[in-house]
Amino acid sequence: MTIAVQAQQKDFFHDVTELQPEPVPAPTLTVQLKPAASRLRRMLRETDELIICPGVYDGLSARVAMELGFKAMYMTGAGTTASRLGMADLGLAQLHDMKTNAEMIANLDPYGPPLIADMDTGYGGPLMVSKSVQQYIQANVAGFHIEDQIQNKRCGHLAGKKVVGLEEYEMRIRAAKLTKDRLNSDIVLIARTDALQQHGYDECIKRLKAARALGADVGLLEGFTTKEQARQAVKDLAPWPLLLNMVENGATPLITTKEAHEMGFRIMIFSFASITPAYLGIRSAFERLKNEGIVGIPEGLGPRKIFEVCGLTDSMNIDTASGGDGFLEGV
Ligand SMILES: C[C@](O)(C(=O)O)[C@H](CC(=O)O)C(=O)O
Repeated sequence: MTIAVQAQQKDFFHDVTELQPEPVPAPTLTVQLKPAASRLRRMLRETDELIICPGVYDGLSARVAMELGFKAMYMTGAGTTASRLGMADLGLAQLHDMKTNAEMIANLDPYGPPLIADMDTGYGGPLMVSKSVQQYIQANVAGFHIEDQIQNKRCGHLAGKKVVGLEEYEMRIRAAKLTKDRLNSDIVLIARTDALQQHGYDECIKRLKAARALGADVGLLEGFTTKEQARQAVKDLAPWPLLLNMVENGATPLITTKEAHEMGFRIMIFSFASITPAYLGIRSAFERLKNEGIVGIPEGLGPRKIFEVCGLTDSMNIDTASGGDGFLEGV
């Protein structure tokens, strides 16, 4: 018996039976796979909503975003560097750190909220950018941003940033675009510029227009210093979709999701939405442990609750449905 598999990849049907010399007899099993990248691309193309992405940095923070039903998530490089390396966002995380974290998060539920991930500078010249894009595609990442900071980069909301020249930036964007096209991937290419501090607003618009001309899907002007600038950038680049990075207490004044939507932004990331609350929560628990000899976790919040957030029921169901007897009596 032959089983024909129809896989819906990107927006088309690729019928692999076309490759067979003879018509394939029934039964036909149709597997519809809509990669996260295609779903994110569709949200951008077919709606005018603001795609709100809480910043996540590990499995648990991603699970919380999923528990609350966010439609997309953002993997922060700052948070990944802090949690995986215990270091500051100073260009210390490399492709392996970023890709490994993104792959785990993006596949907690491959059909869950698409993940946009930080790709910093692309981690080197055109070949490294190409390798990075290929690895993000293989990791089921739906979108990524790549920037024009020098390799010894730093967080976009710190002073003293330096950017590469326009030609080198264009080379990064070109390498990314060529790779996604060569791999026939819908991954959303977000061009970021950090040129505001060093060269001013007009240079940022020039760089983003150059990235757009090379086929970048979305623009990100990092570190707006006023709301007027943010509003103006949307107008200057319309109808190209723009992403807004809201780092509370960073360089940009506070902008709510409602305001960002009114301004016309299409994606909004909150890089520190989980790492700072995690720091506060962990610190206060540790302080209590140090001072009072007990952590003081609220009643009812046992290990099971955390495991449930992390897919306990799904795991038990898989085991039972497979004939396993490990969970017949629960846990
Ligand atoms: C968006 C960002 O790349 C991130 O890693 O989340 C950082 C956030 C930050 O460190 O403030 C950035 O803005 O550079």
